[in-house]
Amino acid sequence: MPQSTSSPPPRACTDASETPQRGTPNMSSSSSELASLKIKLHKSLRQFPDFPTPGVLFEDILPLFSNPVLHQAFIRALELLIRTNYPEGQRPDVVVGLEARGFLFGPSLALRLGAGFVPVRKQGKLPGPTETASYEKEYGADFFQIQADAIKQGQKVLVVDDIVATGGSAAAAGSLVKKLGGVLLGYVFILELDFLKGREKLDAPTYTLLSSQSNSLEKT
Ligand SMILES: O=P(O)(O)OC[C@H]1O[C@H](OP(=O)(O)OP(=O)(O)O)[C@H](O)[C@@H]1O
Ligand SMILES: Nc1ncnc2[nH]cnc12
Ligand SMILES: [Mg+2]
Repeated sequence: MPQSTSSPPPRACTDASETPQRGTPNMSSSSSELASLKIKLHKSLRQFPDFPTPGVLFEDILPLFSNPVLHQAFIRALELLIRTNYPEGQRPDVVVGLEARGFLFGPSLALRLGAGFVPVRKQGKLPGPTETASYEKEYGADFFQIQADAIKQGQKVLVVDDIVATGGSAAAAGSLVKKLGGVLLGYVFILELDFLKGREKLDAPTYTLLSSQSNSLEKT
């Protein structure tokens, strides 16, 4: 059988992490890919009234992980969100994820971005020297810790978590990053509870992947 001498057809650049051979990345194809991923992802979310306490409308993001196709789409959407908002050279060296739900996707996202992953954990879970910050959230108060050597002076850091409600948890994590000498690039969340105005507590650019509650349970 004679071998074909013609070169293979050019491969479509379907991954924003691939650098096109000429010119700049195709931003409009990234944004249309992101828009269609968001629609698919949003449909999978669920809400539970009065959990964990009366008056709270609980946003359940766990279905994003129960199906591998959806999970893949979710991580891809986060990657696109970050690549479109942070140009090359200004991308994170470290992704910081918040215990517990920020651990579900922080490490996968860090790998996609070629960044390290560092956990912020609830008090008493991390060995060795730690820094601590107290915080209040939508339904309680707690302490967060980070290992004192987890971030090097000047490293660029992105804080990720599932939800920003009052912003207490994320603001505490941001303060820990800065205490260690990290440069806080911003915050990325899946959902934001607009009516709690959490982003006002955050002193770095804040991005949310999907739209969510703009009213409390009592008002809906
Ligand atoms: O903006 P805030 O008012 O601080 O609330 C948001 C935080 O609350 C939840 O964490 P929680 O510690 O309740 O649960 P988890 O351990 O399941 O992440 C959520 O995962 C966010 O981390
Ligand atoms: N309404 C909510 N749903 C899920 N997680 C939350 N964390 C804080 N508020 C929340
Ligand atoms: Mg949490």
